[in-house]
Amino acid sequence: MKRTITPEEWSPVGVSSLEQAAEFAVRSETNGVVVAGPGAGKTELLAQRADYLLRTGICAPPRRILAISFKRDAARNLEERVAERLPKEMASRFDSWTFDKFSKQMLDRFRKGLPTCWRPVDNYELSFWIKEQNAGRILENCASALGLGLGDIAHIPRREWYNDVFIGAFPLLEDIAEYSDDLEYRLATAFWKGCLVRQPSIINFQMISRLVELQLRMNPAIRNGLRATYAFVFLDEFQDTTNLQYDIVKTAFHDSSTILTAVGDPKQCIMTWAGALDGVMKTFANDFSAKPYILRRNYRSEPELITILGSLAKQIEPDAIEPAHGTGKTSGEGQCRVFEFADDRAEAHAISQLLDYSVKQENIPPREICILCRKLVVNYSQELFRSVEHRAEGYGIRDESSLQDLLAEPITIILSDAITVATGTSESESWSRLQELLAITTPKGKGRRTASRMLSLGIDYLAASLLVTEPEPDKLLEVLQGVLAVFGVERLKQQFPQYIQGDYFDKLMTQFCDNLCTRFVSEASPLDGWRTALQSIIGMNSIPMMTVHKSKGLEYHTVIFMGLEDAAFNNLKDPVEEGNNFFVAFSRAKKRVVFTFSRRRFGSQQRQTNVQLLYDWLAAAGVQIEPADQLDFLNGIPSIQHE
Ligand SMILES: Nc1ncnc2c1ncn2[C@@H]1O[C@H](COP(=O)(O)OP(=O)(O)OP(=O)(O)O)[C@@H](O)[C@H]1O
Repeated sequence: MKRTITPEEWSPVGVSSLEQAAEFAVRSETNGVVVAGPGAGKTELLAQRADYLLRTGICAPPRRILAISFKRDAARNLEERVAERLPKEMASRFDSWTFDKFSKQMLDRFRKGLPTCWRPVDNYELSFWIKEQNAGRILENCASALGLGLGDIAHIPRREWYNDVFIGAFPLLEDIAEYSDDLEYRLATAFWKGCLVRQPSIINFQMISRLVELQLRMNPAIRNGLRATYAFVFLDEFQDTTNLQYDIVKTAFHDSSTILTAVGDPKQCIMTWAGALDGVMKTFANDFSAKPYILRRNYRSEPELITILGSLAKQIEPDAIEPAHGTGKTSGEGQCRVFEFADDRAEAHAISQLLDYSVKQENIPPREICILCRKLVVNYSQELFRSVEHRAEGYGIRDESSLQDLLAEPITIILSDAITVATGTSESESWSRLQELLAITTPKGKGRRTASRMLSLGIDYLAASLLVTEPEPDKLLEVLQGVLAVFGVERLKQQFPQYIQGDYFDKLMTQFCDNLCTRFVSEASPLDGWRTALQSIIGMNSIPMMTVHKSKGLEYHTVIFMGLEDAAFNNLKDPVEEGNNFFVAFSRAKKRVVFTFSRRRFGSQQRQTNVQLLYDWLAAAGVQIEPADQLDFLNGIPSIQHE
């Protein structure tokens, strides 16, 4: 057992210092709410706080820390930051989950704590059809179940009904029969009942949140168990918390000794001293008497980019808090450029030139570059893919939207590690992850050495089988199941409780095999073919391309934002929402941001009328649009070598 240290002995790990407000938040022993702009080190603050609490023993065994994020990437990122720094026995008391995973796990473990009228059957299915967009169909189905005609429900606004009545505005009553006789509530309860009594029941994550809140409210034993387990709770990206999720947090931890730390960006992304605590962050601060901490440093971006961020913020909100570089540095290598092209072909050609230059001349790893677009990637990628194919050697561009979730799954990581080791590449990291997994899945009483020998045999079996396996999903699945048997599928599921219920685990396995087989290319040997396919899935040499929404929480050396034009931003009637998107895109960059405008795209003329506001903001920050066809494009962009 590692010795704990005193709070006075503790200092930030892996970074030289924290800004004062961050240091206070890290060491605080009361509820807190940290607000900060992009790149301020919010995630880093949580990693430091975990380090502080575990290393000093303020969070003493067997108690744990629960960190809840919105996206799997963010949860994994935080988990990795903690695992890298702390000894294993301390890091293992840090649970970094998404809200969905936390809720689903609670429901699955304590399903019987729900009254029978609200209890889904054991093998319930997750429905992706039950969602706001289908509110009209849902409402019509409910009406027909109650023997009503379309005329009876014509006056009910569909989406409002879904959000305010069916899902949103109220925690569930303990007895489903107690709902008022009001038509909208009758329809909502009819739908709940219909979903729950089906064999199997069908529910979505929003319904799960509601059920978990009820489960916690009705069962003091479950609530107290949760409070006893978790001495500290971290809530990341708290500004995005929905009222459903907030209700769970409140029921679970209000008036308890568990200490909560919420961190977030104010909703509108522009912080003002007066308005930093807004919306759900303000509610949390009031309900939990949480002390506010406001951070104003930016550790991510070069000073030139921070200056532009500050200027953009002031354009939108004159009271905005001006960000400062984390180290006080006032100049660096930051660049922001906006280029106008005649059409998307010229744009694609120029971007492919820049990518080639960045990877080959500036030595920027492909994964340090990101191509963003406001909406559907596929609309922007085709011309670019064609252009890049001609010059890319050793790298490619990859649409991340489809794979991001699959790649964050533990089972994908295990299978990828096994294939990596079996095909003989970058063995050490993958091998040690597999060994660690083996250590936790090996039943007590079975020798470590025997288990390790079994793993080696399993990998040998995999290597031999891959040599003769055709790229057909069923065959690959069989081979991979063979290697998973070393860990024991049931023991793996116990380790990753999201796989216990339903057929989610099997679906992921199939998805992984399908993807790998699609990417298998006949190479010199089948092993090379599988290795290339895996690298293509993991995207080791790929430049990621994604929507701004997906990029939240991520950072890159260079960000290229395609299509700063009306077709992408049709929502500027809501400038706060779109200004927010623009900010997120801009603030992902450490050193370089390039925006593009193409006069023709999707076969039609593109305009800057609705987006003029964004161009005005950039112009006020000193960034002017440049006509790329009149420039020697690449020579106009100063080199930034990757260190
Ligand atoms: N105190 C610090 N000293 C040095 N570097 C830091 C510090 N805090 C954070 N960083 C670095 O700054 C970058 C941004 O940090 P982090 O991702 O935690 O910010 P964030 O506020 O969560 O960002 P965002 O909300 O914009 O995604 C990371 O590369 C991180 O390693």
